[in-house]
Amino acid sequence: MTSAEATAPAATDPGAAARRPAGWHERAPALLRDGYSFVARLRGEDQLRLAGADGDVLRIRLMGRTATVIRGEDAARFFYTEPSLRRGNALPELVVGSLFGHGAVHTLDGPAHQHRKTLFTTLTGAAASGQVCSRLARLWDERAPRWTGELDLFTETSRMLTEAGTAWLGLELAPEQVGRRARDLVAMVDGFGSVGARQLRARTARARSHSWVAGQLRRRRAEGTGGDDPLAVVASFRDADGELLPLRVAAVETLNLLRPLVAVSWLVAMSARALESFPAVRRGLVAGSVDPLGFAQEVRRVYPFAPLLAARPTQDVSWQGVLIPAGSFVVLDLWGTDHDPRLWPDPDVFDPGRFAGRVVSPYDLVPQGGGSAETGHRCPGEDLTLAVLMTLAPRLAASGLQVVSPLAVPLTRMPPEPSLTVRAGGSV
Ligand code: HEM
Repeated sequence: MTSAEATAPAATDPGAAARRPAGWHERAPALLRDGYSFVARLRGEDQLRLAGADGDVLRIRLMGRTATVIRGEDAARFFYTEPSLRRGNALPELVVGSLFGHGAVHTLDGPAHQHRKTLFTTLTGAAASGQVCSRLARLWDERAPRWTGELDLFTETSRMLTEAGTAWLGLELAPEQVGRRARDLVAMVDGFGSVGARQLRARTARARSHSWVAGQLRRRRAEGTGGDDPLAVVASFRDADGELLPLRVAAVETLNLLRPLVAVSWLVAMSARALESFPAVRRGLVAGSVDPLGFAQEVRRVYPFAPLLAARPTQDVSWQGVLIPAGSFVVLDLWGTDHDPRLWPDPDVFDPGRFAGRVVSPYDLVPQGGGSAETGHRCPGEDLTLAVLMTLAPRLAASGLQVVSPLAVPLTRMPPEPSLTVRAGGSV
């Protein structure tokens, strides 16, 4: 028996069920059912708490293994600095097959990850934010004034981000194709927390998007990879072994630039909800007394999107005196850390002002991961995400759009329902 199974009873032992610690059963179905409420509900089960007065360290069984669920700033520091933690074998196929794609940077470790990551950190700098946001602003300023009656803000935003994103990357996209490409990019994200129809839709959407992008990469390579746009950079990128990325992986990574950019539509829809729920914040954004950066940070912190991250240690490690066996899961509760009352007083209150004068640490605000984007797995698209939100927040605030859909976001759907009906023509 490996130490990873040390706390789990042997499956063939008929007396095992009786000796199982209370609460020791597979929790993956509960994760899919409870979504963002999953860890908070576990915290309510006293027998799962191993350390920390607030249930910061929980021990459960997940995907057939022992899993230690941790939250908070120190937990995030541990997750991103403990050298024996690996990602490659910790990601469920449900997420890799729909969201990231096989061979993606998310699934790499060590020098291979470090090298591949440079592709993303070099492509997502200030120039990318400038290019994407100036096109996005132009599209919004052309279209939003013409909106009448009810419309789906999420769908409109996902189309604009698809147009701005493909133009930035150098992907060709005919205007009549924008809607269907945007739908597929959204579907790939919408399936990650489902084992049913949404997961199937995500995989079909991935297959279609993959062939579209792979076709363009193939042409670029055949033409000699001229140009310096991101598509040319991905087409000619050589992995740590000095070889060109296999076409399949180049397509996966191109989609890992475009898909998450389009996913920012979820946060734009959340921004609209926040503005509708807090009219004083809306007025402040219009008047210039609410800082768009504080608003964008608070949207990322308060509203649910990425729930958890998982890694597996190659050797026994310990956290807050708790042994974490080699090969087991360490699960960082992103949602819980962003709502940890020790870091964020009144965590459920939407207050952009809480960021005024606050220096955000690499481990306290983690909606897109923690640590360093250059040397670790932290999201390389944070600045781009913030830039998009800061471009659209003042425009949304000034638009007079009224949210017709319910303002509350059910925490059980992962990710949240994408559509958001708004009515045009209101006054601020
Ligand atoms: C809605 C906005 C976004 C959210 C909530 C988000 C969230 C995340 C999270 C939680 C991670 C995992 C971090 C980790 O494993 O430690 C991640 C990784 C990643 N994100 Fe984002 N992201 C967003 C936008 C973007 C954008 C705009 C891009 C690029 C254009 C991007 C590209 C990536 C890539 C390539 C990774 C893998 C990094 C690695 O494994 O080293 N993301 N993101």
